[in-house]
Amino acid sequence: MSKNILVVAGDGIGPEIVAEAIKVIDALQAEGAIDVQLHHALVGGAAYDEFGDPLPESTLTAAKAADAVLLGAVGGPKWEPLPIAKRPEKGLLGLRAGLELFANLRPAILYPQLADASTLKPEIVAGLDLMIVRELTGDIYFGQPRGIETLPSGERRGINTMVYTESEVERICRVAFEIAMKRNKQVCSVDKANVLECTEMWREVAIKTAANYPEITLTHMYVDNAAMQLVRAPKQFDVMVTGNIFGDILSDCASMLTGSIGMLPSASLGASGQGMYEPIHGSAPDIAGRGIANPLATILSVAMMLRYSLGAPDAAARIETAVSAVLDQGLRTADIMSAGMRQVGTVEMGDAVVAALAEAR
Ligand SMILES: NC(=O)C1=CN([C@@H]2O[C@H](COP(=O)(O)OP(=O)(O)OC[C@H]3O[C@@H](n4cnc5c(N)ncnc54)[C@H](O)[C@@H]3O)[C@@H](O)[C@H]2O)C=CC1
Ligand SMILES: CC(C)CC(=O)C(=O)O
Ligand SMILES: [Mg+2]
Repeated sequence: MSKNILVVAGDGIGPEIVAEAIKVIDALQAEGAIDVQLHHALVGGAAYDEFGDPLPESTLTAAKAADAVLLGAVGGPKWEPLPIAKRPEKGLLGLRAGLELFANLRPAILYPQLADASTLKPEIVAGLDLMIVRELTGDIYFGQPRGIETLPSGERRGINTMVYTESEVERICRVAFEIAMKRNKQVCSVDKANVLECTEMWREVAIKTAANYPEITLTHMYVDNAAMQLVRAPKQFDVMVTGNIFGDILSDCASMLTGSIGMLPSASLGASGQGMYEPIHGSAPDIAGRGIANPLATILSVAMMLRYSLGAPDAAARIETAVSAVLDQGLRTADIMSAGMRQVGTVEMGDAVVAALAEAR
């Protein structure tokens, strides 16, 4: 039966990279490898401009009805003067929360062809295959109280609150442990339990939950050390599990080990099989409209969508093989360019992946 994909391209480079991902979907559809119907909706700045709301009710309703959502990125300087409640990013957070997508999987895998593009020495990063499991619907991004208030003195005070319940921590730890069971059975829980009570509890719950997974080796690390260890010796990690803000920051950091933030896909999952799939990067206003953005993170997000939400693991593997093939051909967008390679733009990279798909059977 045909599956419904809601496409929300967003802002900045969002529409450019999503267009290339759609080409890949269309190519698989044309040869009968998948059976999907694409629908489109607005989110972020584009939705604000049209409806005065970064997450119109119609978009959330369409997202809830879809089997999967493919998202580009949201935000940009145009909307920065707006209060946070109306900003494009609020639309994205609303979509994640509205769909109850609490588990954000961010694999940081180094394609061997990109060893030169990594910020680390080849011997430190060769074979890197790390899974960051980031909690996505809690933490300081959602916690109350929040806001900016004026004190009696006239001085303003800004407030955000880190909040987790035990059940929120337990369910994300379970996701991490289940993933680790299919990998090397090592989970590092990242927190700041030396100074933040919220994460002191996180650590306690992680330990308690791990008792259900006797084969898992659970370790703990403070987030500042984790950031340092990621760029010192990233292969010590198999699965990292952490809260929303730490995972946001650590995954941007990890992306550079693979050559570029333009290489990292993500899957956001909830209790149902439905998911949202997006590159980990933002709308890259500095390069938007120039045709140079790397579409591979978005194309690899389609592979995650086929694997996790659409029950098409063979087609997913073909996309990953096709991406590897274009890298073998020496094609590079500007962000992953290195000596001796051929620089291509967004569209040429997408076309090359589509061409390589035919061979990747
Ligand atoms: N998931 C989302 O929709 C996200 C949205 N944002 C929003 O995006 C806007 C820009 O945020 P920034 O902090 O600049 O982060 P960003 O991730 O958009 O860009 C950071 C740097 O990485 C580069 N970059 C990002 N994606 C790339 C790609 N596919 N190919 C080549 N280079 C790429 C950009 O050119 C820029 O130099 C802001 O409005 C921010 O709130 C930021 C992160 C995630
Ligand atoms: C709106 C932001 C929290 C998006 C972001 O930076 C991310 O999810 O990585
Ligand atoms: Mg981020």
